[in-house]
Amino acid sequence: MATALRRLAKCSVSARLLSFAGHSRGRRGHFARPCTVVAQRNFSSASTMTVDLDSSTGIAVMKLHSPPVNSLSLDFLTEIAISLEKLEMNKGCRGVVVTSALPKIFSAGLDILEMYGKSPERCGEFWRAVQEMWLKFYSSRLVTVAAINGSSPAGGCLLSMTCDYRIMADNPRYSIGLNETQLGIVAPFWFKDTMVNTVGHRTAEIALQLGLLYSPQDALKIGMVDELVPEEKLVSTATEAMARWFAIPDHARQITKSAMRKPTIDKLLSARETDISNFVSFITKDSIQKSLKLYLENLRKKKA
Ligand SMILES: CCCCC/C=C\CCCC/C=C/C(=O)SCCNC(=O)CCNC(=O)[C@H](O)C(C)(C)COP(=O)(O)OP(=O)(O)OC[C@H]1O[C@@H](n2cnc3c(N)ncnc32)[C@H](O)[C@@H]1OP(=O)(O)O
Repeated sequence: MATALRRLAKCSVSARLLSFAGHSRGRRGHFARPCTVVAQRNFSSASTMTVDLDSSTGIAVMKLHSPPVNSLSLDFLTEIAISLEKLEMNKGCRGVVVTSALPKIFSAGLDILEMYGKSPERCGEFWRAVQEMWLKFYSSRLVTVAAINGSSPAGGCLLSMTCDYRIMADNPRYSIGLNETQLGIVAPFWFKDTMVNTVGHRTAEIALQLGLLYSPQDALKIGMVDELVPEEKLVSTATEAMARWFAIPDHARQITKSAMRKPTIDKLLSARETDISNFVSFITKDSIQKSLKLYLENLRKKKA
């Protein structure tokens, strides 16, 4: 089932950019049920997320639920991308709030186990799914709001930065940022571009080289997030924020979004296969595998 869904995700790439001008057309290995849109509300895919669409407001809430830390595995990424695509295809949906159903963690980023000790073929398949998730979110016709209710390192931060607006829980225990260099790996150019588009070149340069993780207050200062609220108000604030975006005619907002983001998207689309082979040759190097092994061991030690 997961393989079939991945194939479906691949097939839909060409339709993606059409969605810009309003011509929109919608983990782990135990993929229990197919993701079927039933009427206009409360459709869930597998147990790794729920997607609730309120047909009276046009707002869907996508809650990520892949314990223990919402790390983005190949199957989870595929599921997220397909769920977004289903919302894109649903004319009753105008916006999506992305949040976590897990306590204290929005997403731990890419699943490190997908990058450690895997075959080059599998690494390539994984990286294509990372690209696909980014492409779908970054080019979405929908208003996308990240309600960041926990820590959000690396790929988790990337997911939130693909959204139009970010609201984070004001809890100093949470952190957010692209910390790849701390793992001895490198954020690829389109992670870097997304960061630059969000916080500006100079701040991105410092943040990326040092692999900085920011507290919510600091993330607000540099513009990585747009608003901080008490955690219990996160989703309600996100749906309220959506109203400001809905007040703008969809076609005008969508074309503007496309104008802002298309150069960054096109850059990846035109280098997609090279980017996959760069990733595979980089991640399978002995030295990088050693760094990842050490990082995983430290994560586990921290717990013991
Ligand atoms: C030059 C050409 C370049 C081309 C491209 C090349 C390179 C590729 C770039 C790749 C870009 C990578 C992006 C990423 O997203 S890498 C992942 C980065 N993520 C992290 O560093 C987060 C690590 N995790 C944490 O900091 C913490 O776990 C936490 C999220 C803050 C949560 O803390 P806590 O609640 O205390 O939970 P635990 O630390 O105890 O974790 C629970 C179990 O989950 C496992 N875990 C955590 N994060 C991950 C992860 N990202 N992937 C897989 N597994 C993860 C952790 O090991 C624990 O497992 P255990 O129960 O078995 O011990």
